[in-house]
Amino acid sequence: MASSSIVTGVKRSYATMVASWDGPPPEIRPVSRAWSSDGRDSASVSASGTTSTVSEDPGARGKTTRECPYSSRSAPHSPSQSPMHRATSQVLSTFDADASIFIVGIRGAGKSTLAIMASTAMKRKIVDLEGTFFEATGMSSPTYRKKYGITACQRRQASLLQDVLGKYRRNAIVVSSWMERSVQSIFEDLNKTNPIIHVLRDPEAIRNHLKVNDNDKFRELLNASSTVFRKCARFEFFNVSEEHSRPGESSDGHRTSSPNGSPELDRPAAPYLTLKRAERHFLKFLSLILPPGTIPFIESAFPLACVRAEERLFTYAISLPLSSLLDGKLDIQDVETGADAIELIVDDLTTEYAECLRSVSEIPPARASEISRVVAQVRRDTVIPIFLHVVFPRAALSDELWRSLYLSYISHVLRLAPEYITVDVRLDSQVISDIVSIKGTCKLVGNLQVLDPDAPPWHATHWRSYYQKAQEVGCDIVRFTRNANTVTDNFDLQHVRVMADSLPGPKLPLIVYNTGDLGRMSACFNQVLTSVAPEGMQQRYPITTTVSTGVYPSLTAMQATHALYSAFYYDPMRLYVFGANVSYSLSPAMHNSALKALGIPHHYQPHSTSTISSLRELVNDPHFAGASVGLPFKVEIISLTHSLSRHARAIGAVNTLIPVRHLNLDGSIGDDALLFNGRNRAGPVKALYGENTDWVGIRACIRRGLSPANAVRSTSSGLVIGAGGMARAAVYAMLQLGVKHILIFNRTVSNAENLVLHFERLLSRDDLPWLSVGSGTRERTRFHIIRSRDDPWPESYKYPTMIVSCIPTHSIGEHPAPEFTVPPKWLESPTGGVVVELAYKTLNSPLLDQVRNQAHRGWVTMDGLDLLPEQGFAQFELFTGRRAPRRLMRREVFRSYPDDQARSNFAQLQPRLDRITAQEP
Ligand SMILES: O=C1C[C@@](O)(C(=O)O)C[C@@H](O)[C@@H]1O
Repeated sequence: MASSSIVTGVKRSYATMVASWDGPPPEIRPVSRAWSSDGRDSASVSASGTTSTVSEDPGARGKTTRECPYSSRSAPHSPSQSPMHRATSQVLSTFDADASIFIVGIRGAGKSTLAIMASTAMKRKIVDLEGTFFEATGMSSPTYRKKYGITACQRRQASLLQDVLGKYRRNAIVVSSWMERSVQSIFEDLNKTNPIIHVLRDPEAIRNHLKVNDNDKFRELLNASSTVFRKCARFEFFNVSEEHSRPGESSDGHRTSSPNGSPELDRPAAPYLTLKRAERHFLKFLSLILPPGTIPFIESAFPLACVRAEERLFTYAISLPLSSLLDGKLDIQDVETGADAIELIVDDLTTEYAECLRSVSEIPPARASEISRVVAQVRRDTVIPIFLHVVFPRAALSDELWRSLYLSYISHVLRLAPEYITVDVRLDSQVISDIVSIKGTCKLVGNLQVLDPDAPPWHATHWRSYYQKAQEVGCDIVRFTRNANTVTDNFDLQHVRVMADSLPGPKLPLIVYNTGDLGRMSACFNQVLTSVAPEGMQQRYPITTTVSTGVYPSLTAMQATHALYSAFYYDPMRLYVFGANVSYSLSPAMHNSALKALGIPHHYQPHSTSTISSLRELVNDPHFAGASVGLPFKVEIISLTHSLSRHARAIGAVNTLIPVRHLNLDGSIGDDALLFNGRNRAGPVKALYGENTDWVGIRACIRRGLSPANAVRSTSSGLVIGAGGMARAAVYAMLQLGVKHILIFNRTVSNAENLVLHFERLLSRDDLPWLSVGSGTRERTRFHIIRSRDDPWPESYKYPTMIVSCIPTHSIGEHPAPEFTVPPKWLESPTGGVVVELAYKTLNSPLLDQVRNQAHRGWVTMDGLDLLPEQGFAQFELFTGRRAPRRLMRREVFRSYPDDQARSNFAQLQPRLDRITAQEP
């Protein structure tokens, strides 16, 4: 690799650098003046929690142009190690799966609630340090401090913490609000082996908890505590406060029943749902910092999510400047259509905000907290990966202080466990390697964005050198962008692709395109994680840096997708819902609206038929892109498939057919990535692949309706009504939730027996460990068939907290609607539960009516309008290789649902839609 041509402290103008584009890449080393020589932050905290603040080195940056709200609380400039060096000297890149998790932070941040969530999910003991202190001394630590003095109190705390560490370094969740120095140094050491998470919360919630009235004092306290806890903790989790509901409103401020609300369409909001969102957010965070598989239930069931965005073709990152999200008003689910990642552009160092930073050398604590909040709000609302891009300030090419500020931002955002993060490849190799060593599962994108009109041409060897450098230092992905000066720049970048292909060493996914309006052509054909503007929302970008400067994208995902079809890269295709009577199906409306929103010109239509043989004529069409399979063909259709997913095989039923156009050399069907990357192109179909997404939808509905009181335990029971293909999917969904006691009720008992036999056989095999969550535990899965409604409830089973009814609710041909309700004793669970009825032709079925009347006892209903989109998301992703626009598909199902007079009921259904805030992982 080329050696450094810029040494620390030597100023070199950008113009002189670009004049030598064909030389070796300049390397830039950081010099941090943020920490003192002992590696400590010099903002110190007194026992009362106030900071002794620091002064700025006025000579370092010249004049301060305006007052910055943060400057008086920043750290002084004192030459020392780089932030990265300091961070890496503390930690390992991974932890043992059983390492105890330490949750630290100011009182009132919600640590104990988060600890309960983690302990329930991970089956771990909670150890509260303050509780331990009380047990040992008979008083709280503040009382002890008053009585025996600060030093004695600190000594006692440190020795208690050492005792706790002696016992609970593994398999526990430890909670602490202690900020004292003696404790800090123990935590700093602990960072090497255990995840320590600093929990923050919005200031108002903390102020209410602490009851502090003095504004300045409170701000000082917050900044001081963040500074201390950031020193102790490697990670940071912002615990987003959920808004409190007023009577008549759901947690998100919507009315809980519509003006003319009919109970069967609307349903009251369950108060615990907001807590569940917080729980999912925290568990998701934990899953990103712990070894894979440590958090049960968080692994995605969506086939697309199993293939990372950089391994698929034509993936997009919706770019949002952090500044546009600070007000917390943007609903991410409104802008995520077409996105495979959310790129948060931290542009502090390049906008007018940078003025504020002239007087500091590291990220101001309050700004760091704001960034943590924004990232948390995005993560709470979407499951799409977060891609954090700190814009590299041009000044950092020649100014050490800007570099250390940039690195301080990088160091902070790494704490938030983003899925992707960029780092400028012009930095010193050692610095980038240091980042690599602490990034954990985060993918590091070696970034080089050149906006200057004199940027090196794509054939310059410069790009090659930086690509090689990214390979050598351990980046996972490379991103090169430069403004287009002419249209031909769009073609010239092929040089970079050819160069990257020809080099030895790891083949890094390459993001390369021209920016600015003239560069849109190459952006359309960039294959991986192209940055795109949110649809109709370019006005969110700061006006001063207009669209064509290239900092922000000037292309939307929909425009890029249109381009692929207009240029004949992809072909318009045909999709179907295939069943005995699918004329009433809402799937066409749901899928077509999603296709349109993404700019995909495919068409999805119903195909009612009495026999599966008519499928052949659909498959013989070179434009066949797949089919949803409805009743009654879900089992029979397997005979026409060539390969099944592991889920479809275990369930023994298929509801999704995918054409395979490319086989492996040995005639077998390729892996997921190959399947996805073969979408959207016409041609002869060589094989059919069968998947089952019904179970994904059923699992989502159960999870959504299940209160924390009914969280699945080893004694929880689930009841399935029916024994057909859908009932099998329901049993499978329960197994995937960890339910160990499953009861079946079906009119024809022999069919129930066959179903049980099928699953018992599968569970007895030891080569299918994924079949049941927690299958490694001693608890064996038990099945029970209820032969008659009049039978007493079996003694060794608890009353069910989840019931899934898979029988039709309307007449089919000669057969009248079954008018099914459950015997009241089946609803005896003291904590209520959730009933999912899969049909959606009628929403006022006798069973749903019966259960709605039990709402006061904790019973929640879910119906086919909940299920259809949940099973459709995975289907859409399999058909198109693109992420399903979830909210839009749900809305279309509600919008298209006809009432008895075939009119839309959307106004009445809207509140139900608004209340669905969480996304399945
Ligand atoms: O069972 C159903 C319903 C459905 O067939 C429909 O008619 O919309 C679509 C299928 O994907 C799903 O499994």
